[in-house]
Amino acid sequence: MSIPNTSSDIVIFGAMGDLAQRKLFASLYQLERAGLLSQETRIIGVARHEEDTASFTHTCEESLQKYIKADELEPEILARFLDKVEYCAVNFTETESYQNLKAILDQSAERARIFYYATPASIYGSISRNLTRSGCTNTNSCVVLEKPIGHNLQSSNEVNDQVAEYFDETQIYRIDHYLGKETVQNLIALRFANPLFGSQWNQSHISHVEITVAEKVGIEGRWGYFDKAGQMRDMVQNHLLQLLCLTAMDPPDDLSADMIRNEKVKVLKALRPITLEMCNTHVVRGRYTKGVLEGNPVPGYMEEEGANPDSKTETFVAIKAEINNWRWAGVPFYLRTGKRMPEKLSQITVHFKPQPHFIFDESQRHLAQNKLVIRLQPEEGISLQILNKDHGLNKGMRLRSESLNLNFSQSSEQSRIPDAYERLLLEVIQGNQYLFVRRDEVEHAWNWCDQLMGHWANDTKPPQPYSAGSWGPKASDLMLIKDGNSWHEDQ
Ligand SMILES: NC(=O)C1=CN([C@@H]2O[C@H](COP(=O)(O)OP(=O)(O)OC[C@H]3O[C@@H](n4cnc5c(N)ncnc54)[C@H](OP(=O)(O)O)[C@@H]3O)[C@@H](O)[C@H]2O)C=CC1
Ligand SMILES: O=C1O[C@H](COP(=O)(O)O)[C@@H](O)[C@H](O)[C@H]1O
Repeated sequence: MSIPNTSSDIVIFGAMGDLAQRKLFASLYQLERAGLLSQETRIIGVARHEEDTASFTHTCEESLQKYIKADELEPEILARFLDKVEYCAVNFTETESYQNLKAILDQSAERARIFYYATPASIYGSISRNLTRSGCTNTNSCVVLEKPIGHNLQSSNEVNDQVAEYFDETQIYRIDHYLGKETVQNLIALRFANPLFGSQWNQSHISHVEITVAEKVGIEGRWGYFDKAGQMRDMVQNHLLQLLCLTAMDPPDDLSADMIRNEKVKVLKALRPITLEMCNTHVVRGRYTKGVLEGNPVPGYMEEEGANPDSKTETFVAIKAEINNWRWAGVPFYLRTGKRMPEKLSQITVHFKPQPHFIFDESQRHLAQNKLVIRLQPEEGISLQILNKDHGLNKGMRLRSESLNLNFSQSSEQSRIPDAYERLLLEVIQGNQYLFVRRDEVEHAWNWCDQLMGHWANDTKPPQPYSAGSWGPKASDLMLIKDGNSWHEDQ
């Protein structure tokens, strides 16, 4: 990939925060290392603490030492990268406080300006207003918004409206970091570059689809944030629905941002709303209790630091989603995500329908299905389960289920798979919006989730318990068993 010929000023609001220090500076360093930041690029960290560039740069260096692998931290590149970093103290909610930032930006008046809001969404509107009023924006400015935008459709609309007063949709990059994962982008290549899959990707050939995003981590000291969100807002509203869209969407006319986003919106609009009655059959809401993970005892959600005894927040969700369109009529999409599960695993499993007429030994009929497993993380890759003849003179025509495996880190010339934020920052610098979420996508996703969460709000029962270190409540398995299916790792 060539070095972008445009230089930008990348301004990071909330530069001392966790996201900035753990992900954003590390990703920008990797872009520098890959030769993808132009020489003139400046990275301006903005936070409210009075501090000078030297001590801020020192903080960034310490974070890089913590979050970048030692063999990737090359002294010459590090020095070149830190040379690009500056610091400016601003109180985000006061217009007058932006004058120093304006003075820095005015040193390169024509340059593209990227304003990255690594702050709570409640102040996105205020930052947008103050940037504009203080004259910090130019005609080549854009903003990057972190998730979650709002708590529901209404609050998300409020934030989006506030930002839209100052920036139009083509200037707004809404992050869903799952879209930056190489393996998630590979879904587009896999589906639309391979005629083999392109022709089979519909209800005539696919019986059901599973999307699992399992996390080993618990709340990690974030009880205050997480208890207001829950797994539905934290993971389903954004990451899982984006994965569903990329798996289910029709082929876009081309790879432009709007063509892809139009197709994703169609899927979101076609999602069957979850009614109150369907909550018993189509949804499982869980919360982890104490358990054992990798041999170590871990506390339950309600024993975590800061826990509120009245909490009804879920840490696990499984949903049988249905898409009301020609392509997917009658094909369940089982979504599942939870904290404190036995392993970190994100994968999509596509189950193909059996042959219409089975000519082999009846006892082997249960084997006779193809399954495509798309592993998003870890061990990124694809495996296709197929049936072979069991070799040997005494085996007759016995079938044997085997996998064709493609492991991305072994098959690619570059064994290092870039972090999602590296890809996303690069796309912002290059002005490509296809990996970012358009406003109507956010709205349709909230609309579907709000309806379901509305039923939960009126439910006095707590979520169903599951032991930390397990795959969620038993009800999640039963939901599939009733349909004659089971989660991939049970098979
Ligand atoms: N951390 C992560 O892994 C992820 C974070 N996000 C999102 O990214 C955003 C940032 O998250 P995170 O870094 O974890 O949060 P942090 O709380 O760690 O950082 C937020 C930063 O914003 C600053 N800030 C807040 N209000 C003001 C203000 N009025 N004036 C000046 N500075 C202000 C804080 O400054 P101070 O230190 O002075 O309070 C802090 O440095 C959030 O929207 C979050 O939802 C999304 C996905 C993952
Ligand atoms: O957005 C979020 O994602 C992480 C999981 O991301 P991953 O890239 O590690 O799979 C999740 O832990 C966090 O709660 C959520 O806010």
